[in-house]
Amino acid sequence: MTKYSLRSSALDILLRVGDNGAFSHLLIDQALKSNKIAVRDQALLTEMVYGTLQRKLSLDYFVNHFVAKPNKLKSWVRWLLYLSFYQMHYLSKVPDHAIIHEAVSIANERGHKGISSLVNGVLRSAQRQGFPSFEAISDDVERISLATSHPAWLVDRWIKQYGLEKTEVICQANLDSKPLSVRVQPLRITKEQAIDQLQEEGYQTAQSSFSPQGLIVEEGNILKSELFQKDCLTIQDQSSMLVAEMMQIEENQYVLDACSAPGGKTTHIAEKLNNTGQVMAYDLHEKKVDLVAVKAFALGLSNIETKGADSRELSAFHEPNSFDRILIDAPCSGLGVIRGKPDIKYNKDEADIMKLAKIQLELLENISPLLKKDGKLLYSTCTVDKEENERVIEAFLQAHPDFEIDQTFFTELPDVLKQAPGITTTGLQIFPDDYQTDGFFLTRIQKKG
Ligand SMILES: C[S@@+](CC[C@H](N)C(=O)[O-])C[C@H]1O[C@@H](n2cnc3c(N)ncnc32)[C@H](O)[C@@H]1O
Repeated sequence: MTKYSLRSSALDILLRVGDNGAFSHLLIDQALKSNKIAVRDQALLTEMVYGTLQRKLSLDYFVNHFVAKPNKLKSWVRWLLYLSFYQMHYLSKVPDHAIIHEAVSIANERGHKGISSLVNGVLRSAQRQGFPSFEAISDDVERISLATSHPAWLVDRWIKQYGLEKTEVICQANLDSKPLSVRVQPLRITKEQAIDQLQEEGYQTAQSSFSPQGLIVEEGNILKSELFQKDCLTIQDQSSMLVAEMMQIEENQYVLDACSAPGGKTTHIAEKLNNTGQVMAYDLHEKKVDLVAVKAFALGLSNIETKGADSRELSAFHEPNSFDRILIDAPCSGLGVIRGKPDIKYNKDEADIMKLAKIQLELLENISPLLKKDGKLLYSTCTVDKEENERVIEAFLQAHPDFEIDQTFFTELPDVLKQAPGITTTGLQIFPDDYQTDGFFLTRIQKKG
């Protein structure tokens, strides 16, 4: 495949994500699995698509700077300019003249002479003059928003919640890549055996300090490893692994996972149960719950039962005081996983956050009666927002004085997290910049007495 069609493929994906709201990671997966992209080009395609999406607002700032009438641009031309500016400004792999040549060819192919000369002129101006700096922007919100490509409402919201300095660091961290991590399936292989075998296959790994089952992949495409192909490893972020680790799972417990799909944490809980006891895994969408069953089967776990249901109505199926452990890994705005899913930051707004916070509280309200008297309920989200995290827990505790935060949660945290910047009396907020992991919130509650 030539470079020209590689960029054309990147442009097609960007148009579908940018204009039609498709999910970038699904389209990239599809493109890579279609075998139409040469293996040597796969990493570059991924980098160009993710990078362009990640930097969309900064690239738009450049387009507005170099194009006389930016509002008149057709959508595909705008995305072609974003894609080309991204490579010129943020990638050092391809020389500018090659980027410009390819962009002009694409413009010729898809448009007419006028468009290709506009693309040529704009890109050559940027090459000649250099890109404008963001440092000159005096308003903090606008500067951070444009320099790090986060919507202004979100920057403003984070500044109010976490301060200017922290917000800037979070936004910067969301632009960096983080190391991939995997969870070892301990019923199939010990972590030590996995490390040795991966080393023999040429992979460099380091142990996670969040989970004894976790490995950080420092070098090599782990998806190609024999251990991954044999379902001895599950791809999972370290923050996500911490959730099951903090549930005090012991063999033979009866566990509810109320929002389980696609099953990363359900299967981790089932592994920690050593395939004993039972995990009741629910999710609102029947189709999504099937993913949990498929994952459980692949990992050889037989202690998971899956069902599609609205978990706010589980009292119809389960008696009060039924479960030893409950996980509510709540539906959330996902602002902690922007690094891997850049679309999130452009598709969510403050109204979504308020709607989600309401659902989160309803989940807690309706599920908590199912917890045994001496049971533990872990609440988690993959978001960075007080409204969906601390505020939801505070509102729940205020309305339910028979529940309290389980203080042993804080003492049982892995050493590395005991002094985490995001610890409050309500729980632990992990920020994406703290440990090069996803941003997550976790806390554990129990019945008083
Ligand atoms: C953060 S995701 C769960 C991720 C999952 N725990 C894992 O580790 O793979 C939240 C899930 O909640 C589900 N969900 C949303 N509203 C729900 C409801 N009312 N009842 C049950 N599940 C719900 C969504 O379909 C989504 O799959």
